[in-house]
Amino acid sequence: MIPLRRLPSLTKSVRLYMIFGIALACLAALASFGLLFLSGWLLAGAAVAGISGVAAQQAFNILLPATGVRFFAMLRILSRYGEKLITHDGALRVMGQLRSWCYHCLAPQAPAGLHNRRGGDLLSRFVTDTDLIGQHYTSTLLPYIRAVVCGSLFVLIMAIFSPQAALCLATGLLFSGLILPYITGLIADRLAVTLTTLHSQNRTDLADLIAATGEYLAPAATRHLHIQFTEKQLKLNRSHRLMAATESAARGLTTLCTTVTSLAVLLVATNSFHKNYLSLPEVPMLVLGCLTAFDIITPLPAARQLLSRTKLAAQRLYDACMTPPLVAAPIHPVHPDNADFLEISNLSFRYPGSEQWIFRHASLNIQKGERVALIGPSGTGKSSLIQILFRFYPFEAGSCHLGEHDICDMQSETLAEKISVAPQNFHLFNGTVRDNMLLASPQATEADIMQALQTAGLTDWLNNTPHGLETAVGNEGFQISGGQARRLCLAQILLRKTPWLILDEPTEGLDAETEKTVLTNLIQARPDMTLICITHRRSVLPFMTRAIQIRNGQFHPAEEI
Ligand SMILES: Nc1ncnc2c1ncn2[C@@H]1O[C@H](COP(=O)(O)OP(=O)(O)OP(=O)(O)O)[C@@H](O)[C@H]1O
Repeated sequence: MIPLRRLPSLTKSVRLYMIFGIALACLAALASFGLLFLSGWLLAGAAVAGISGVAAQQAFNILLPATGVRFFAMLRILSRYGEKLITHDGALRVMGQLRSWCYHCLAPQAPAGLHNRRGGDLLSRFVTDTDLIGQHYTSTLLPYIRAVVCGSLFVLIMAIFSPQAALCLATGLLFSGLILPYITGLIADRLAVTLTTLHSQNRTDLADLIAATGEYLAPAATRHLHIQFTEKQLKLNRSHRLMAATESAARGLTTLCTTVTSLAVLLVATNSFHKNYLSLPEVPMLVLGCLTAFDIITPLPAARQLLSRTKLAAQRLYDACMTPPLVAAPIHPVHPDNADFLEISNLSFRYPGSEQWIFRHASLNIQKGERVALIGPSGTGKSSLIQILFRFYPFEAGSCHLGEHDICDMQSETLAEKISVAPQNFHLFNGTVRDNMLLASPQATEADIMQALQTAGLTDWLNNTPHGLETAVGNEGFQISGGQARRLCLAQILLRKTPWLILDEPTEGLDAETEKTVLTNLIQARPDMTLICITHRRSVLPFMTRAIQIRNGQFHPAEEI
């Protein structure tokens, strides 16, 4: 329950809005009650006057109650319209605020803190769970508050005419408004866990299945995943059916309770009429009022069911969002003007939860303008250095300075202004070449883009495509070749014009000639850059000023160059 209690503090700005929506919902319910209450009296009163002779007909004032009926009818329409408008808008605002809060909590965790979470699961929390919590006001709180406020008022109004009828109504409302939702809630609490877990699992599996289908999976493996997915879907359907059956049963029992209570009110009112405590038109008035009063109770079992799922959704969202980032942001961040050197001293690092040291008392100095190849067997920690430099993971000992300042005192945004990285596993968005370039540098001009693409050796290819910069690259660059995608990633970071570049296997997948062209272009276009090039390819080394090998967790000058 604790995470759901945080909701009001997260949605302060829409609180007044939601209170107004709830007030309108109460007003609509009261208008409905007033409409039927008065209509019952008016119809019965008119009928009695009609059969009681001319004098009674002339004495009967139809104008005032008819105006009242019209007033309540108009009020009901307007307040219902206002309620729907305000509460739905409010729910959307709550969802928006929640998603924005989620993003602000999750972003600092990326990428290291999110590695262990599957994409589909995160998406499920980010979309379905926030949707459910966003509906909390409209689908759970609103029906309950309306039931309490309007239910009490209905009973009080009834009590003015007949305390016994009010007692019948109060008993019926309490039974169907408290006991039935309580029972549905007990069942829903259990089913909600199964439903939410299965929903999330299915979404995650589906995301993985879609991402992995096609060229990666053998048909047999796809079939196996498909069978697993179908089985889980069937299980999910069973839980859904059970949930729907519980809600239908509760609705049916509410209707039964409405009928029984109305009959009881009819009996009590008739009895009061015989004893001259009530006039004849007041009998149908009370019965119709009783029938309308139950309108506010009917949504409660469903609201209680939803509450079970919302509580779980809030817990899941809270768990994902409140995980602290592996590296805390600096308290007093610095913004260095220069980044003339990189000084790594006595660095010791291992991944959280791992016993294996990636770096152990490692030291390295790189001066501005150098082009350094970082080499070493697979798994020695070359790519890990990027993770450390960008403060994705904390190191256990040593220091890392960029210019005069410790990188621990810099925000990742500041680091990104000085260093650009073309990672080994890069990402391209499903858009055009231009879209992807502009994502790297939104202010870039057409000339800048063309220059960066030319340096990356992509101009010939683009000139020969019918759409040039508007060529679609597909999801993850699926519609272009691996080498083109890698060079597009290189062009992206060239566009950012940072003084330091780190390229992780920049020429992987390129033929020897293209590799040479790209590296020559790069050095000509950016003679002043400081370059760290992680590579397994010897052909890259002649373009570097020195090579460093990572061995036994330390940096060693390499003889290869
Ligand atoms: N997120 C992680 N959590 C735990 N261990 C990791 C993580 N990432 C990498 N490792 C481990 O750290 C070691 C170094 O990995 P790294 O990717 O830095 O190697 P590399 O030298 O770049 O390899 P390659 O040349 O194959 O790209 C490997 O043993 C790897 O299993």
